[in-house]
Amino acid sequence: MDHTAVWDNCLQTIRHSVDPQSYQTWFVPIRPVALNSNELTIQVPHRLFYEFLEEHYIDVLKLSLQHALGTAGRLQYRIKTARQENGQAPSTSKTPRGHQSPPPSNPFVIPGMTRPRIESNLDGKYTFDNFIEGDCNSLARNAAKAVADNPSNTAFNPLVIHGPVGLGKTHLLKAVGNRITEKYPNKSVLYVTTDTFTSQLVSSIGNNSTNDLVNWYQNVDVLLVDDIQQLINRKKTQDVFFNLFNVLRQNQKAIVMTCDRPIIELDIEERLRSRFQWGLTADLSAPALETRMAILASKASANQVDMSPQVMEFICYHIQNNIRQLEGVLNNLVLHRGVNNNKEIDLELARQVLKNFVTEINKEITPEVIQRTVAEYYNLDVEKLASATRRRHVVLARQISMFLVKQFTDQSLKGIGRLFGGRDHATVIYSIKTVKDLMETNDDIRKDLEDLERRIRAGHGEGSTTML
Ligand SMILES: Nc1ncnc2c1ncn2[C@@H]1O[C@H](COP(=O)(O)OP(=O)(O)OP(=O)(O)O)[C@@H](O)[C@H]1O
Repeated sequence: MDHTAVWDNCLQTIRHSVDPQSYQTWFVPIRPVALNSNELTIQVPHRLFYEFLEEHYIDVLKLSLQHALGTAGRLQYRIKTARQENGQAPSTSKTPRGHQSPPPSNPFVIPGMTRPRIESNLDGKYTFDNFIEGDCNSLARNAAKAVADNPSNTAFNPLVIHGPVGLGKTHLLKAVGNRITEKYPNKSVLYVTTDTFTSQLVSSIGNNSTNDLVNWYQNVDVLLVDDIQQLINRKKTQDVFFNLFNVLRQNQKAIVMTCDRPIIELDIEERLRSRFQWGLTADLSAPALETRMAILASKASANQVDMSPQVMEFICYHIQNNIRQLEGVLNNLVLHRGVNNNKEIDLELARQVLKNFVTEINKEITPEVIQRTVAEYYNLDVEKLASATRRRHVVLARQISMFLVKQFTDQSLKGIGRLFGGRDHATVIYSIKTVKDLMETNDDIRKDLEDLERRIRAGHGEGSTTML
């Protein structure tokens, strides 16, 4: 077997062990490059990529290698060099930075001219300190911090942070800028939205000063561009941005951008899209309940608002996908509290405010509520619970869900079987018994069940009680 066949073999194991999105993000970009007896060398796009694999997927990698090469199998990483990223011939030996030929000088900068002062458009509000880290954002946060700590020598250029609405893209982008202005006061940092850039371009075209605009932008050391999805259908903005991007990058100026979708789905000119992929693309996904609670707690404390953990859990249970909404709920609570003579923020008030944010507030504990809570707890798609898969952690989550549905609702055994992909009532009885046995013998499972029961009750707005 050669390196490609071995890696293909590994991928087969990996594909069955991780979810499709993680597979796409973390394993598809890897290239096998060599096989030396039992040692497989794989090439990863960045150092951070390698660190992330080591932190999150080391067990999966080990297992896949064992399947492919036996227990003596070993893995070596190689990190893709900038030359390879630029489509040039790969170099196997590492060239120290100082030995590389200097970047071409900027043809637009006139020697001896003083650099104009650039206002950053930042207000110091968004920082790394007030950005709460969780699994959902740790790659993006760490990459952003790495750029902020060393903007002139970053391996991630550009860094693109993408993700759905209200999950902290702008916060991180501005945190990069704020940290750089604090740490490197001589660097000129500019935060701009793509819309603003387009407006500036349109007016520069109107008064024949597009060159001046582009020249001015070239004085920036760190360019932070928000919402690059707004480049779509703006051909002229794409052209000008393409040139600016190339000059800045050639001159080792850091570029950080945000986007509401993965770059691969960004409908812009191919030459621009491929350049955006030269650096690191890091995504933000919806935070888990614990992270949402930590964010809410931090925002509440910044606003000097007191809230019991029970109220916080109730709010975070209902607001799942958008931190801006979580802030909206908090602001509304503060407002209501003021109107009601500083009344305590209790579940009733939270319920009243939440009605303006979500269409459905749990009034009763339904099987769907239980399935959703268990799926989120074990980080699974809820559909998996009713699927045919026999993967161990899914089977356990399914059995626990069945147990909890029996516990909290008046569903019959047959009804429960139907809710979980048409399983028969003997399977339901077996599942419930398995969970009962595990609760007696396995402390972790017992704790999981206590957590889950508390979450289900909190989502419903009840106080927490301990099971059994
Ligand atoms: N992990 C976090 N820790 C603390 N605050 C957060 C976190 N994630 C998001 N926020 C807060 O949520 C709010 C919305 O974040 P932000 O504006 O950065 O979202 P966005 O992803 O840029 O959204 P949009 O796509 O709408 O522009 C901000 O006030 C931000 O401070």
